[in-house]
Amino acid sequence: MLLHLDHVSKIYGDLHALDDVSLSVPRGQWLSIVGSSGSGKTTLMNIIGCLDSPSQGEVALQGRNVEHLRERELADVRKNVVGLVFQKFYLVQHLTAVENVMAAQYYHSVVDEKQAMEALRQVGLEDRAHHLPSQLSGGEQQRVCIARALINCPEIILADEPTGNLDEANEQIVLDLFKNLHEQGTTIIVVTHDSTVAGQAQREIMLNHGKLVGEKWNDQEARERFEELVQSDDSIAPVHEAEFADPTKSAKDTIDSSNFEQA
Ligand SMILES: Nc1ncnc2c1ncn2[C@@H]1O[C@H](COP(=O)(O)OP(=O)(O)OP(=O)(O)O)[C@@H](O)[C@H]1O
Repeated sequence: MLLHLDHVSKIYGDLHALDDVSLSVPRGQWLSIVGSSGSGKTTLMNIIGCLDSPSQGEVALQGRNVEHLRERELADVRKNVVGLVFQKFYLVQHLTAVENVMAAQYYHSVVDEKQAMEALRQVGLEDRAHHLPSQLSGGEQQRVCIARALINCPEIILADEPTGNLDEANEQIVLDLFKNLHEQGTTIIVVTHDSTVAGQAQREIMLNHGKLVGEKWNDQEARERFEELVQSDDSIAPVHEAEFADPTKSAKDTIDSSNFEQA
């Protein structure tokens, strides 16, 4: 398993932002996380990306318990294992596209313009490399962010509402990029309120009040492979047996327990 969460909770005072979540994600899986506003999606993303730590439970990445990593090893995981993509692009406005990608490299202590240009080529933006963010469309800015996330060839792309600010055409471009990355073996974890985006994943999980309340597989072969893994290793969190029928486009406002059916 690339990622394993074992009974993870994140507690703020009386509030369980995450409540006893167990989840295993094999290398190369494309997973969507859906749920209403405040259900704990970003909290879960931050814990998976080692930007936050759980109050209870354990997180293992690449088989290593994150809690036992030293600060330097943890920084290394953040740098090399995970690439982050956000709804708000967080581009530096006075730097060009290629400089924004290189700024991410600087954080990784390597600055190589050729590599940055290659990442921009991968997202189809080499001809916009010397434009400022203000000279790029929203879709192009998000593609710069994906190039920035790709710069260290991460094992996991973690994306929080990556298409939230995009029109349908640009949403499709971003989804096609994720599809290519997935075909190359990258693990993709996407938080989204959009059923079209969620439905591209092999597997969707739903959070409600911090609990994992539903699971849906769009790729039955992937589900079978996963279930074989579960049978061979009882430490793997099995498929959650509550399936949800229809995560709606406006799930933010409408998802509640009535969206669920027992499988
Ligand atoms: N630092 C914090 N201190 C206290 N409560 C917090 C903190 N961070 C998050 N929460 C609470 O935890 C719950 C889950 O928040 P989270 O941001 O994970 O939800 P979300 O599903 O990502 O929501 P949205 O879809 O609106 O972005 C919310 O009730 C939120 O108010």
